[in-house]
Amino acid sequence: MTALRITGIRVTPVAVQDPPLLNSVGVHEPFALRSIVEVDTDSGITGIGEAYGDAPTLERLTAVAPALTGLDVFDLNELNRRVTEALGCAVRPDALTPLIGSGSRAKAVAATAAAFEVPCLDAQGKAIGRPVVDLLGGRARDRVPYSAYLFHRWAKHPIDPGYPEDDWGEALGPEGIVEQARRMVARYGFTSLKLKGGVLPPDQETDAILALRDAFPGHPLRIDPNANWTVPTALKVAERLTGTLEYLEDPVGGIAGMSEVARSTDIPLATNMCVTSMEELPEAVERQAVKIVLSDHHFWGGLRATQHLAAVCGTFGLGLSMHSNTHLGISLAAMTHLAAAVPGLTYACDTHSPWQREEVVEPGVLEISGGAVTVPRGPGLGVSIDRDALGRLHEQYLRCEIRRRDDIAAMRVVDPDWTGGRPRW
Ligand SMILES: O=C([O-])C(=O)C[C@H](O)[C@@H](O)C(=O)[O-]
Ligand SMILES: [Mg+2]
Repeated sequence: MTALRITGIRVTPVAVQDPPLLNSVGVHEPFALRSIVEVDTDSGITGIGEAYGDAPTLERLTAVAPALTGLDVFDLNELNRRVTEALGCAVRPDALTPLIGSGSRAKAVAATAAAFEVPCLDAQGKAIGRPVVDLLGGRARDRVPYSAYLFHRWAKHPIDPGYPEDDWGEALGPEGIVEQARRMVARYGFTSLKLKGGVLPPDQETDAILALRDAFPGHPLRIDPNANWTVPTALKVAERLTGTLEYLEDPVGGIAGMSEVARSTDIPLATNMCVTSMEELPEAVERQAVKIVLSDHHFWGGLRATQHLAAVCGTFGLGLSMHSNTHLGISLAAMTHLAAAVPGLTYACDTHSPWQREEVVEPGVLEISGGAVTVPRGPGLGVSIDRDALGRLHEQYLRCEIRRRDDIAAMRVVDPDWTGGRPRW
C-alpha cells in the first residue's frame, strides 16, 4: 500500500457550555475549552481528533503541526520523533490542570503526540475500511462500560454565562447526590458511581457515599477528593468506608502520602494525580502507593501508549481504569475504541459526557445506554464532525474570554479569599 501523507493540519479551538461543577480547587467555569484536530492527507482522507483547548496546548499543537507535513499517517514512531524534536526544549513544563498531576516536558510531549496520533489512527482506519479498535489489536469487548460521574454543584453559575442554566439543579449534600445518581442511572443505566469529592467536609462526603450504598445496593462506588485530604483524614474516611468502595481515588497528594494511606487500609487506592506518566510508575510500584492507575490517552501519549501502560500495569499487578475531563464526542469515541482493545481495563471508565449539552460530532453513533457505549462500527473512529456545530462552538470560543482552565479564579467570584490550596481537610 502506498503511503498516506499529511498535507495539512487544522486545529480549531472550541468552547462548550459547562455547568458549575465543584471540585477540590474550585468550580468549573461557564465554558470548557477543547481543540478539534483535523489531519488532511494526499488521498483526500481526513483524520479527526480532540485535545485540550487551553492556550499552552494550542501553542504546542500549532508549533508542531507544520513539522508533520509529509508524514505517512501509518508511521506513528516517526510521529513521536517529530513531535519530540519540534517541541524542542521550548516546552514550558506547566501542569495541564492542577487536578491531573504536575507538569513536565515529557508529559507535554506525550499530550502533544496524543493529539496527533488519534487523527492519524482515524485516517488509517478510514483508508483500510476498519475501525480504530481493529488497529489496536481488536475487540476485547464490544461494549465499554462507563461510570456515573457525580458532582457537588450549584444550580447556576454565579455570573450569567449568557445561556440558560441546565435542569440538574443544586447538589450540596447526600440527598442531592443520591437524587443526581438516580437521574443518571435512570437515564444512562450506569452501574459504577463515582463521586467527585474534596468539596464538602469529609464526613458529609462519606455520608453521601453511605447514602449511595443504601440507595444503590450492589453498585460499585468510588470517591475522588483530588488530594484534598491529609493522611489522618483519609484514614478516618477509609475506616468508615471499608467494604463499601470499589476504590478510593487520590485521597491525598503525592506518592509518599498515597503509600502511607495504602499501608493502613484495605481499600484499593487509585490515581490520576500521582502517576500520570511512565517516569512516576517505578516509585509508585516500589512504594505500593496505588493499586489502580487511571489512564487517559490525552496525556499518557495516545492510544498505543496507553496500551503499553496497560501491559506495564499488568506486569506489576496493577489494575487499570480510565480518567476523563470535560470532553466531546471525538474523545469519547477514542476512549471507547481504546477501552475496547485493552483486555485488562476491567473498571468502568469515567466520562463527563452527561454534563455536556453541546456536541461536535453528528448524533446517533455514541449513545450511553445500559451504562455502556457500543464501539462504533464505521471506519476509523466511526464518528464525523458536525460542521455547523464546529463553527458554532468555535464562534463561542472566540466570544468567551477563557483561554485557560482556571477553577480557582471561578471560585474567587463568590469567595475573593479562595486560594484552592490543598489539603483543606
Ligand atoms: O478524576 C479526576 O481527578 C478528574 O476527573 C479531574 C477533573 O478535572 C474533575 O475533577 C473536574 O472535571 O472537575
Ligand atoms: Mg481523579
